[in-house]
Amino acid sequence: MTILVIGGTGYIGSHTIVELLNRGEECIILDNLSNSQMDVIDSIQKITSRKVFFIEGDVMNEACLKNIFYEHDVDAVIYLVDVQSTQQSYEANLKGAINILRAMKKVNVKRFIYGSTAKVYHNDAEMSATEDSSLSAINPYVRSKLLIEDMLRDLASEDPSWSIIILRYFNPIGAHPSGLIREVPNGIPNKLMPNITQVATDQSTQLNVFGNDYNTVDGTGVRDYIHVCDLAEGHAQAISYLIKNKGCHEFNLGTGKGTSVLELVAAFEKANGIPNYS
Ligand SMILES: O=c1ccn([C@@H]2O[C@H](COP(=O)(O)OP(=O)(O)O[C@H]3O[C@H](CO)[C@@H](O)[C@H](O)[C@H]3O)[C@@H](O)[C@H]2O)c(=O)[nH]1
Repeated sequence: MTILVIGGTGYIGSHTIVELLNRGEECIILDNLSNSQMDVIDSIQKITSRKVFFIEGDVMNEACLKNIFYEHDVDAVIYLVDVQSTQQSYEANLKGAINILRAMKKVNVKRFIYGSTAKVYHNDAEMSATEDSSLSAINPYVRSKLLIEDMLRDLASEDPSWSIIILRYFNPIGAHPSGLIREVPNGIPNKLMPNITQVATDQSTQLNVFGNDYNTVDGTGVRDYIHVCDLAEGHAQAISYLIKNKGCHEFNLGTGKGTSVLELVAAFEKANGIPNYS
């Protein structure tokens, strides 16, 4: 299959492309490099010994999309563009999703995988959420994701020829074993794992632990961390599922196991042979 991965040079995208290429799929990446670097392409090709087509461009660029669909026989689209800044999420996320779906309709490509988030579950219930748990938005970013999910469900029920999968990510961490691709946040990281690695590599002097009185094993926040390579495998399996199933389907990508901030720090120290911080 030929799969267009929009947002493919990012953290989740790059690991997903490696998995897809290793399985023999053809991949085209469209990315505007707003939160990733072009050298990811070389690394992907080194890891897989396969060629990947890269187009630097924005999903809002009609001509660019038209060109891709004209030049390549695209079988499915994986959409990973994700603007998390709350202020801009509505406009960027919704416009981007609408634009790619419109472009796909025009060329009759109707297989779509959407990278959503487990944050769409009620905050307190996130850790035990199943795909049928109730949904709600804690902030405009999550609301933008939920609105796109709703749009996809509507699309599939209006036109049964669509095959759509919504993947709800828990917290991806880790890197490809080659070390050639990994999470490289632009600017100062806000997520826990990049902050830990910055302290470990002396790029930052201390790790701030946010909160110590949550109702958890040690009072610090608990999340379901999933290895990014497992998450990537989830996308490849979603592609297989898309071929056999029409309609819109949601899947959680997590492990079902919670880890607190302090437990994650301790696991990092143990894995890297770092003496205990305390
Ligand atoms: O320097 C840090 C960073 C995080 N945390 C804690 O670590 C846990 C995990 O935080 P984080 O890695 O930011 O994940 P989430 O809070 O689950 O946030 C996820 O979901 C957010 C909303 O979708 C996105 O904005 C983030 O990028 C994404 O990681 C939480 O308890 C945080 O309070 C710290 O203690 N110190």
